[in-house]
Amino acid sequence: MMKYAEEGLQYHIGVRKGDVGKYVILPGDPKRCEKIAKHFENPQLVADSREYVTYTGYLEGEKVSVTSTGIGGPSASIAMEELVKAGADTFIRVGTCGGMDLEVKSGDLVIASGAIRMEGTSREYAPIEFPAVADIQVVNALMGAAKKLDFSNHVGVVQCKDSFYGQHEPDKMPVNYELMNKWNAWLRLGCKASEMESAALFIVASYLRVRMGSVFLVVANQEREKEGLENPVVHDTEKAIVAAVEAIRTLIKQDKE
Ligand SMILES: O=P(O)(O)O[C@H]1O[C@H](CO)[C@@H](O)[C@H]1O
Ligand SMILES: O=c1cc[nH]c(=O)[nH]1
Repeated sequence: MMKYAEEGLQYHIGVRKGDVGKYVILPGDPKRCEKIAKHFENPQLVADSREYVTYTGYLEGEKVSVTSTGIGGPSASIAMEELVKAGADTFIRVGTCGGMDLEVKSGDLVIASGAIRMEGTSREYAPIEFPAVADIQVVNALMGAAKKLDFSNHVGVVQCKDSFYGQHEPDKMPVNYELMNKWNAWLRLGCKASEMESAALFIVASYLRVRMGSVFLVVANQEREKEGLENPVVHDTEKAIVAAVEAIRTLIKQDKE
């Protein structure tokens, strides 16, 4: 067992049982936490440790939290493991992604139904044959929220990888033959977008028997760029945040029924 931290204090994220709610929103970027916490009632900063910033407040009378995961599967899996130890059981990642399918445009939302495991972390949890899938209740809540809010959205498989620049400059990499051939396969299979944490989080959630879903803002789409289609760069994650908060409200209400 972990003996690095004092009793009850989670080693990396710096929270104890009771500091977080059962429902936790997971952005990658720590600076997104405050923006998300503004949607809670009475938000309080409860921890700020490494890349992990945590606020706790209330929605629908229920304690809810936001914890940043940093970039990539290793730090995201640590956040989920320690949040579950602190009492969390339902997660929504609010991230940014790069569109892949030509219909996925800058500023749209993508809701992940599953994730391609082209990263390392999930392989240390489950054999590669095991699929990285989102929780169906969380996906339904996110789809309902996007519909209610009238946000343009796409539901489907996202691709996860460990190298951001392997996605954006694959031709420069010594393993370009693998990166480019696989990317073409993902496109032919209808993959919606590329990001970095959901595959690891879906697999860890399956193992720990907790609910996990993801919603992303599409920053831009490199495939649209290649085709000479309109492709502005969008950074405002507020729509993805609002959709996730609405989905958490739905889940809280459903769980009380
Ligand atoms: O905006 P966040 O949530 O960090 O998500 C995406 O942005 C980072 C890469 O720029 C990766 O973490 C990727 O998954
Ligand atoms: O293109 C992108 C944008 C955000 N995150 C990624 O991993 N890739």
